[in-house]
Amino acid sequence: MIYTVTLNPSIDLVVNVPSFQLNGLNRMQKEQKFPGGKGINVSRVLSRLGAETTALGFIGGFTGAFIRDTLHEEGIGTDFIRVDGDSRINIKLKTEDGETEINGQGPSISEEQIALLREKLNALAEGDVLVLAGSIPRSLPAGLYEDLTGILSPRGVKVVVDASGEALGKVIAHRPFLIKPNHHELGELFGVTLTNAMEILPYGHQLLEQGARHVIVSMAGAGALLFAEEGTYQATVPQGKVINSVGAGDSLVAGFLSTYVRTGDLLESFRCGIAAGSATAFSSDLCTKNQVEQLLPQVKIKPVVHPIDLGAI
Ligand SMILES: Nc1ncnc2c1ncn2[C@@H]1O[C@H](COP(=O)(O)OP(=O)(O)OP(=O)(O)O)[C@@H](O)[C@H]1O
Ligand SMILES: O=P(O)(O)OC[C@@]1(O)O[C@H](CO)[C@@H](O)[C@@H]1O
Repeated sequence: MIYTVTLNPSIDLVVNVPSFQLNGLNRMQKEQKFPGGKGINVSRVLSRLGAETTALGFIGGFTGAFIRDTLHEEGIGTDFIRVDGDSRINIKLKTEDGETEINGQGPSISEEQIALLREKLNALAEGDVLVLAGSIPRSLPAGLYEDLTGILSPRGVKVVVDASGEALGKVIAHRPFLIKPNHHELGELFGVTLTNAMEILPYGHQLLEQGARHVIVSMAGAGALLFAEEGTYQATVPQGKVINSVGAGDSLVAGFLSTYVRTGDLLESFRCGIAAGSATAFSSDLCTKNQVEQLLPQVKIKPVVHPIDLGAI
């Protein structure tokens, strides 16, 4: 079973205001609500791709009820812990100039509620996959992902972490199965600015040396790199019109895992991850299975044995 944890779920309110006027009255041309938060997005895509998943985390209020009910309507199992406040609403503003995000803080979570989550996760065993994705809210200990990875990874649980900054940096020594920083997040980890695949190479290798078992560094429309014990690989991404890239990174994680749990084939998993990320970027909600299958042939993967193998991206 693939479990996802979203500490701070959201309703993602995606609004289209083509010519946005700062300080003026703007009317939405289109508005859509989706259950959001990184782990929840991973669960939604896993389910669409036919993988079994259960979504965990903290939800509260009418917004939490919307998140839970929508997941149930999609046939996704949940085991959320109820909290007192309302789950947050995150605004995703689409204008003619691009995409702007305004994320809420979310409700506070008590020590008892954290203990309940730990208790649920304590039941995971070898063969399970645990996805820890998204920011850690201020009311929770900053080292929570590190703690959980340190406990569950040695038990044979494949722990996947999609986070940034300290939350990501501290898990690496605990042998996470997969981490997926984008090139900005990778640069932030090492205090450098990374702009191309050549510059990314040494840092990807360092993450493997520090303990990560698989690292995918995504660069939005400019391709992605996979670092693993088996080797380093570069993928091209399909070309298309970006409609809503929210959740593209989460879809990459879900696409990778859905193939990996079925086949154990690393490169096919990487290919499916990239196709799923792009299929999401090219649609208003997260990707569907059909969209992913259509993009799969466009993803080209090649080994990188020497930096000279890297294509221009
Ligand atoms: N402009 C694009 N064109 C094609 N594919 C894209 C584009 N942007 C994102 N993708 C797809 O989504 C994947 C993840 O994108 P990205 O590198 O932006 O991750 P991320 O920063 O974690 O995403 P997000 O935070 O938006 O979920 C890419 O590897 C690619 O497959
Ligand atoms: O505030 P966080 O936890 O860092 O990110 C939350 C979020 O922006 O990430 C998802 C997309 O990846 C959205 O569904 C959600 O609104």
